[in-house]
Amino acid sequence: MEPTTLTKPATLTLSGAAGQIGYSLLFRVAAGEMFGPNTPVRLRMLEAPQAVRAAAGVAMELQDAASPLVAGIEVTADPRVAFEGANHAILVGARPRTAGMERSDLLEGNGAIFGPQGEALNDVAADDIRVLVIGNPANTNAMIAAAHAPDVPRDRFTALTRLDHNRAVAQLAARTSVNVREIKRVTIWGNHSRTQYPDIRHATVAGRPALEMVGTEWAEGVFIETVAQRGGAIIEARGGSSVASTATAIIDHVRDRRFGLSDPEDWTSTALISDGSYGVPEGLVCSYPVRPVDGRWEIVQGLAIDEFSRTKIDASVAELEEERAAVQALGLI
Ligand SMILES: NC(=O)c1ccc[n+]([C@@H]2O[C@H](COP(=O)([O-])OP(=O)(O)OC[C@H]3O[C@@H](n4cnc5c(N)ncnc54)[C@H](O)[C@@H]3O)[C@@H](O)[C@H]2O)c1
Ligand SMILES: O=C(O)C[C@H](O)C(=O)O
Repeated sequence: MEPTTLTKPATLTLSGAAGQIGYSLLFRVAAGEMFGPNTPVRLRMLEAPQAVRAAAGVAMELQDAASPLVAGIEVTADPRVAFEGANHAILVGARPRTAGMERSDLLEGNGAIFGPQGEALNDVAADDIRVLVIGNPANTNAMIAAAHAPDVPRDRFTALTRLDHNRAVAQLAARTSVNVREIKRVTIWGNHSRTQYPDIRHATVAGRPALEMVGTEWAEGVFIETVAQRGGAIIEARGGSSVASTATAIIDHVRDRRFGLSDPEDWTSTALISDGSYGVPEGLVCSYPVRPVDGRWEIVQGLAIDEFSRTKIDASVAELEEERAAVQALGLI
């Protein structure tokens, strides 16, 4: 066998590294699932001060996994240390919503996390930094981080809607009794929230138009509700939010951006900073149909948007605008 040639190590900073998603994600990154078998990774584990000890415990376990691809593990509560020279920032740690909490308190709590993290990214991350926000409200947290990182190109900021995308693909595959690989061109539009619009108007199932196969009643009713409320259904069923499927979606997002889609005619979904495409106001972090092009996400242009889709997209965008107005009013952006 040819000896393996390793590439330059990637530096990945994960915030919320002692949390549940972190625990599920880190070992898969260490095993090469995100960057492939030839790219070593330096893991920077960023945590809140009170969870640094727990993160150090996870770091001990990572060491014990003895992965040949791990080129270093560091634990810190200081974003400036964590993001120094980082190529990838995966921002999971966020202020959770607790019972009786006002929306402004939630946004303020998240502003206190994502504002300083954005500043640190701006000042110390590598020139090719890519930021993926998972911590909720993910779209608006990404907007806050981006607002505090004016020197980082706008297209480097994304918020995860790949989990919603994967959920939509799986629901359509189950409904039509095909393998998920037969499902193409599903889109998640808007916010990673219950207002999102999972859209199969352009989707195909084994090459046939999906809408013809499943009918508009299901596509506009049960399908949208099931996908948009899946996060809540999982919280109810397992007593905690999605963890392993979120880690899978994070890996899918980063891997596809780096290595391309398995079918280049297909697309996927991610939330990114709107350039005004499809009538979404500029600057909102909105989920779109996207393809990876030269290591960046490009919005798929030119799709016909019918009246039903327009109404659904506009409703989710209205929620994003409300969130933007709220963080503006709080002086967070
Ligand atoms: N976008 C999505 O598709 C999606 C899916 C699932 C979960 N989520 C969100 O992901 C977030 C985390 O989920 P989890 O299950 O891992 O939660 P968790 O509570 O198990 O872990 C969160 C971790 O973040 C840490 N943290 C808090 N403030 C921090 C800060 N300032 N810097 C660094 N770390 C900090 C906490 O100490 C904790 O260890 C939640 O906001 C959840 O709603 C998003
Ligand atoms: O953490 C949540 O509130 C739900 C999560 O965003 C999900 O989509 O599963």
